[in-house]
Amino acid sequence: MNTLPYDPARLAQRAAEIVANTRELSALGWTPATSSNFSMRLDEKHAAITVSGRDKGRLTEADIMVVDLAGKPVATAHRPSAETLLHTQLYARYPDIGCVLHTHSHVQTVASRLYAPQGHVHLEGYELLKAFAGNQTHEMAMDVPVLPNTQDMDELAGWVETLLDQQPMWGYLINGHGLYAWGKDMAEARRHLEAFEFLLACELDLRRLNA
Ligand SMILES: CSCCC(=O)C(=O)COP(=O)(O)O
Ligand SMILES: [Zn+2]
Repeated sequence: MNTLPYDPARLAQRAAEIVANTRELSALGWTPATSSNFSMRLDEKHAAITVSGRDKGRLTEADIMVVDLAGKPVATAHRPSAETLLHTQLYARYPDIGCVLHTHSHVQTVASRLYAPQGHVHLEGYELLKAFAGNQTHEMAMDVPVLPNTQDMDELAGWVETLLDQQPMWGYLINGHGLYAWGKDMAEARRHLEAFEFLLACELDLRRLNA
């Protein structure tokens, strides 16, 4: 009999999916030095998320734990990601979001520093903008917000809420830190993450070439 407040079979399935995808993202060099965190929704009240401080390139199913949508651990003594609130705020706000991915790639980090003064990275005219759910054409523009970094997750989550009140978005940068991206499931969140990475790299190259 299951006495847990979530379905353990679903946790096992989600943990396997997080581990497989995290290993691939880590192999790309996007999770240096234990950075980054990853989560998937389990149900309307719970999410599976990486345990804090683990080497994301060597993750196993034992490195995935359950939190409620306030970010509190559920039926475990593990400590969740230091940035858990940035994941759970999205699950709590949007019932259709099923996966949140956070990485610290070189491109994401450099772009976050370079564009922090203007507060966003402007992306326009790229065919790859169609990778974002709801976009049908390259003839559109998207401003990727760049938030200040802070260790105060309540404050950071508050800034994200303000942004979400203003515009639909699939991700944001944090200055000197990395990128958050999300989607309805792992496949969509990965597509968004990879599209952000590619488009930010293009913008950095254009800055270099035009310099
Ligand atoms: C050494 S990385 C600093 C923390 C961070 O930004 C991160 O993404 C990983 O933190 P976690 O607690 O999720 O391991
Ligand atoms: Zn981080």
